[in-house]
Amino acid sequence: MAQKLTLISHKLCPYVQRAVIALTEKGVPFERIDIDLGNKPDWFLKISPLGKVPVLVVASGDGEVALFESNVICEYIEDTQGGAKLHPQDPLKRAQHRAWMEFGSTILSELWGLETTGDPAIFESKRKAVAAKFAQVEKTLAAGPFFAGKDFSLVDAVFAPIFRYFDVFDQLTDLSVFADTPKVRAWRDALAQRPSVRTAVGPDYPQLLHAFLVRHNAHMLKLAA
Ligand SMILES: N[C@@H](CCC(=O)N[C@@H](CS)C(=O)NCC(=O)O)C(=O)O
Repeated sequence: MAQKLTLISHKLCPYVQRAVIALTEKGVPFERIDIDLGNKPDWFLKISPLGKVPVLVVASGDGEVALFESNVICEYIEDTQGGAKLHPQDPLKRAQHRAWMEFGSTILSELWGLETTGDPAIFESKRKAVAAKFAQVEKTLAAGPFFAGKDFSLVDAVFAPIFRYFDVFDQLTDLSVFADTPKVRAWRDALAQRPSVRTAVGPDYPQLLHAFLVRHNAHMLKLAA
């Protein structure tokens, strides 16, 4: 049955971007609607249990279903859409990939407190926590260019926006979270070239992220607004 997919989005959200990458990798048509997270519309609050993006609205002859949680959305896209396979066939490898997708989200959760703190001690402890997580990733990486070798997967879709975020943030602060992880840096650089990643993150991302951080009083920024 024909389906229409609508992704409720915010331009800067790395969780949204992973879903955009999965859809783009598979060549799936979808509509992307950006909302203002500072002034969430009522229709959005009705369909998003946590009031968070992304939400994927799946419309078919049976009506509309709103899916939330970015990794669940990515899995649904993989399960239902054609195009490139974004998970390994082998169940054990697939389970490992899912674990690393979750790990990606734990890296993002370190952003709480890091983005806006004016306290150098908090900044440093969060910075160290992020660097330690990338050091864990470093240990799992093999030949590249992608997480599992030559095939792009959902782990790549999850990490590409994370790298982009920390890379831009790194240019604005003294973050240095990739200093001791050469394999992670090579992976990050390969992902940055990927057309789906460029589409999902957008060329104006550094400016938008900078403006966002300034608006949210990110005290540790090196550059003025
Ligand atoms: N676990 C969620 C996290 C999504 C999330 O934190 N989204 C942020 C934007 S990047 C959001 O919508 N924040 C709005 C709010 O919390 O009010 C997922 O993976 O989808």
